[in-house]
Amino acid sequence: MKRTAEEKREQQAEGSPSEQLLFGGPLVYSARWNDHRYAYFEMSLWAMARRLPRLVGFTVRLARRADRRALWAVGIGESVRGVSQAIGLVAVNSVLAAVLAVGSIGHRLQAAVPAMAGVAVTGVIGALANAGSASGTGRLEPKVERVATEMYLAHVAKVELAAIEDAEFNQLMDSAQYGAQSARRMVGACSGVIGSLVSFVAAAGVLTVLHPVLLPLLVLMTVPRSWASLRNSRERYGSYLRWMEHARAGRLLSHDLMRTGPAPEVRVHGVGPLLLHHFRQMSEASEAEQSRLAADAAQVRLAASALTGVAALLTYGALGGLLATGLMALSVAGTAVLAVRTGGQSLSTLVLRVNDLYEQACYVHDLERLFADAEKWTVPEGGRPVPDRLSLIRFENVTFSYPGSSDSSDKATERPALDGVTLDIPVGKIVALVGENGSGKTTVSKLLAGLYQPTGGRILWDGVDACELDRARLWAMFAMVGQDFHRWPFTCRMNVAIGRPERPVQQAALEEAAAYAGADSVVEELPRGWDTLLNKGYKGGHQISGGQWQRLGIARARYRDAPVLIVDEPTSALDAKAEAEVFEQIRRLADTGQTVVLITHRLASVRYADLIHVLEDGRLRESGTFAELLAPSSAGVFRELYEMQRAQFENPALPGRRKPADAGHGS
Ligand SMILES: Nc1ncnc2c1ncn2[C@@H]1O[C@H](COP(=O)(O)OP(=O)(O)OP(=O)(O)O)[C@@H](O)[C@H]1O
Repeated sequence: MKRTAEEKREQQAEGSPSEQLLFGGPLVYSARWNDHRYAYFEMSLWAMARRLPRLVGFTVRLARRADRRALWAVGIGESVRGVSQAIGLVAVNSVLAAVLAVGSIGHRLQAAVPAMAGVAVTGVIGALANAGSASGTGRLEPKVERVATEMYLAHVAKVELAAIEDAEFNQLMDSAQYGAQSARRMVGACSGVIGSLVSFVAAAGVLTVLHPVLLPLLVLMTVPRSWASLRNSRERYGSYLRWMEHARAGRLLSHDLMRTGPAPEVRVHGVGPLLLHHFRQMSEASEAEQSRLAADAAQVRLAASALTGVAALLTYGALGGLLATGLMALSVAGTAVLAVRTGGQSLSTLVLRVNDLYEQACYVHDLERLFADAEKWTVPEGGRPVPDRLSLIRFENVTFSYPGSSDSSDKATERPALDGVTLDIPVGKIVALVGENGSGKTTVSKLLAGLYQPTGGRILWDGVDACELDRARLWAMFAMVGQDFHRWPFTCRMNVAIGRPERPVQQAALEEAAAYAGADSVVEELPRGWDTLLNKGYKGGHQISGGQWQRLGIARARYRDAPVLIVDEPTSALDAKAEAEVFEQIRRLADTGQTVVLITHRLASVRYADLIHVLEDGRLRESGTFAELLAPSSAGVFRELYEMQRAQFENPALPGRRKPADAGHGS
């Protein structure tokens, strides 16, 4: 079977050494090429021509939403411009007929005056219409881009967390980003299409009246160029799709060189030259693709120019023939030449504009696809209310695998993150989740908070399956301080107040939350107090330590003041004194009736928990109070882990000389 050019190219793309080393393989689309090949072949000229009206409709709807009056201005302006051009052409014909008629020059000029006035008036009207359309387009374009971007962001903000972690959805988000800019460009392209279409129809009408053979010849002249530019656009878009992942990775390298986070390591470990080297290597790979595209496009354009030359020869030959045989008068031939030129120009502009539309429509299509896919991933609205006077949340035989985990090639090592977990979270109590790294503690907390849905089993809220509950109301029940809670690049005040984004900032509540988390001293030390910008890269931006951030994170969760507080390693970056204070505060929360789900590796800190669940490899190993799990009769995991931690404090290494083996290669 004959291989397509795409398949050959795919096989050639083994990936640069940089891709192999940094990303584990080629980033040019290959693994998922089959999905995209369909999309690519769908882009045949015919398929695209069929899709074009829908995409134009999509852009017009965006434009109507953005600025209805400007849209009308563009539509009317372009139509008037085209019509005035047509009338102008007819008037030119009349001028030529009058001037080339028999009679004295004075008489002939006099007879041509009304037509000349017509040419002038249509010229002025055309210019005014053009100005109106240009100003409308100028107003419309940024608004369309803003509306499209807003819709894009609104759709993305509504999807499940699983979608944000899904590789396919991520690629779609990436490519659809350009859709908003393309929708903006489509406005200009659409107005250009209307204008050139109207003026082409006008010129074509005049030509058909002059002689029916001229119109097909004019069309013939523009066919090769149309084909060439549409084909080149299609190639460009195909290449863009294939290289998107590669370009994204290249941007990642350059961003890591600029961001403040990796900056110390970039310098001390000398990572800069390494990143630069790989950035160059990856850029060279994409430059090679750009050169291939350019060479290919040049060849196609050359062939198109040759064919256009042949068609022009045919057109003017036919015109000469008509003149020579006396089938066409000289004045008519003059208008015909003008009409061929005007019509040819309009048709070329039309083709260019349609081509623009076509190319931009490819990206707008991605935006449309994102809207459709986002709808499928959207967090459902509505559902049952959270039960009043809740007393128990129960995980019943819950199994969970992270989305995309089943793509793993190593099926043998694949295991669900949670496997048949049954545990209780009594409301108003402190429940601790403990276990080794990767045992599933954070996963339990994320399922509890409704960020993911179980793959098997149920989470029951006083007997009601959580998947039937209204997710917005369920989320309102939680405050979370995750291990990787977000450090918002805003002021200190906003970093805490963002815990309750729906209500106006309440300073007294902020102060209380800060005092609770021990963050009041952090705020006091900041140069502008609550108003200090916590974003080092900006003017007045300030950097605080990891432990200080952690206190702000806890303050944020406190400020949220929700019935269930989930704290995942809340004290990992805190000093010993602050750690003791935070655990004491958490303990006191239980007295106020708040439910606390505490995830920690500091086993001594869970002594005040009402219930401790011990997880291992995604399974629940044991549950009980601190005393129960440490009872001499218990030979469980908790007791074992606790003994190990205790031993570290009871048998600390004595200060003194290190053993020779530890002392390195020194003298
Ligand atoms: N977003 C994710 N996508 C895919 N797999 C994940 C994701 N988050 C965690 N996992 C996997 O799920 C398993 C359980 O992870 P989890 O974060 O729940 O463990 P943990 O007990 O909280 O660990 P730690 O003590 O290190 O925080 C691990 O094998 C981990 O690799």
